[in-house]
Amino acid sequence: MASKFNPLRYDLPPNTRACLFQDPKQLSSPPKTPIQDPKLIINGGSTLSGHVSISGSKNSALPILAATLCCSGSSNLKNVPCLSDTRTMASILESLGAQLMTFNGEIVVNTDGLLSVEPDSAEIRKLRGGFFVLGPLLARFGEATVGLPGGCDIGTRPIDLYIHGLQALGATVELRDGKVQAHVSNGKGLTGASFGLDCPSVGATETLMMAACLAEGNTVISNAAQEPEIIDLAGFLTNCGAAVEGAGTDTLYISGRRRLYGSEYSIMPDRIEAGTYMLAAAITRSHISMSPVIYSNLTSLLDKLSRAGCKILHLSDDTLELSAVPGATGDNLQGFSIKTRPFPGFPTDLQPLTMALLSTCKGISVIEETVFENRMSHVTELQKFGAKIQVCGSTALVFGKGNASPLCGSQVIATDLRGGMSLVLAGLAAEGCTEISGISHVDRGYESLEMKLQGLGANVTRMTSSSGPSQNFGISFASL
Ligand SMILES: CC(=O)N[C@H]1[C@@H](OP(=O)(O)OP(=O)(O)OC[C@H]2O[C@@H](n3ccc(=O)[nH]c3=O)[C@H](O)[C@@H]2O)O[C@H](CO)[C@@H](O)[C@@H]1O
Ligand SMILES: C=C(OP(=O)(O)O)C(=O)O
Repeated sequence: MASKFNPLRYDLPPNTRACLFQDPKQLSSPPKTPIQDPKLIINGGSTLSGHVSISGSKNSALPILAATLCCSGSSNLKNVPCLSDTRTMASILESLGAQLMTFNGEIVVNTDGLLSVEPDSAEIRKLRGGFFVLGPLLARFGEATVGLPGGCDIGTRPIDLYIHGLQALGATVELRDGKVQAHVSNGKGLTGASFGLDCPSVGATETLMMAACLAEGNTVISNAAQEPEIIDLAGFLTNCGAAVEGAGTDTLYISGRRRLYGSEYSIMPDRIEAGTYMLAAAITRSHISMSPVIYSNLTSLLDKLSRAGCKILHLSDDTLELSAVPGATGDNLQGFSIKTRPFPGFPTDLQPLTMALLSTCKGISVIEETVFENRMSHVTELQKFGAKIQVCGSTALVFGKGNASPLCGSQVIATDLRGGMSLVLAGLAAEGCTEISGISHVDRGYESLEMKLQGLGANVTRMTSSSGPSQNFGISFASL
């Protein structure tokens, strides 16, 4: 299929906004050297200071990009983070025939001239969010064939709830040749229905909400996920003419519309990235500020960090300051226990990073992972820094070392996004040099990672095996 702009055909380093959103004309001369999976080199043990800007939310941007498939006309999305995941999502939309353009730093998506209802399976396998196109494609075009999704290897991550929900809306759904094939055979399209989810899956709620927006009649989804990203997606869909009520509660009421119309929308700030920088400040016993943040999306982490001894100040409506400097907090931070839960509980995506922090705090902490059954693979790597952690099933006991016995730099491997980022945090706190390979996992979810860390004073360098230290692509979204 002829493509106006496919960022994945170019080997630009992952951590540059330019790679997704640059003027297509400027992408006509791709670099010659293939980019190898990069490593991060961290000389740790020093404190951070200053201010960090929080990017748009990955987990909002992905379903909202998928939701543009529900809409006639163009959608103008602002604050989309430049990540390998959003680049992959752009490529998925392009593989269907969508037109993606940027204008003044915004991404404009038009899905009117779609040529296919089967996205590129190789791209779908790279992330979880690509699978979310299933609902919009089926609802708007009456059929869709979507390969099984990838994403972090943190559990079995089935898709049964997506399938049952689409069947409840009247679709025929089959799994054939590793692809989900769905169609509506009544000649009219999906039909609204009332059903409940066995567990409040974020992706299933999003997929079914999008599908129900174009179904005939009313849909009620009970036991829906309540994550802030659901509210953000509902905000975009409502702007496009959808009738969605109850987003952020456990029951969604959707009144189907014949058509939705593309609209302008700004993606909310990434709560997981904000939490990550809070934890980076805490593990290095530093004082930093950040914006924009939405406090109500961060309550469970803020409560724990306050109890640990961090001082947290709300500088303004969207600006937060965190101090874990020993003078301000007493000798050290106190460990605490967490149990991951769906929102508003403690987010599973912050579990690995919190584990890194707890390994430096006083006392014994208990971490219970209840959302995914296999989200502990970072433990063996954290142990290489000298962290004292024992795992039994989905529970980890962290024997905090306290400041007196710091972590030591190490050579480690990232095997998933947040687990990989927990190694970055450990590297920032550890005495000496840390080398983290597999950093492409981390690039899925952190925009301008080393630039943001360098801006806070961290000694972090990106290396590729072919070219040594990589170029610092400091191109900002606004400047494009
Ligand atoms: C792209 C994206 O938004 N990813 C997020 C999304 O993932 P994702 O949407 O995949 O996570 P889910 O909320 O679906 O998963 C939660 C639990 O539900 C189970 N389940 C899910 C679907 C299904 O059909 N059957 C089933 O049993 C899963 O195995 C898991 O145990 O929410 C997770 C939970 O907050 C986050 O960690 C991910 O960062
Ligand atoms: C698990 C995550 O992403 P995904 O669902 O795309 O694997 C994450 O963002 O931490």
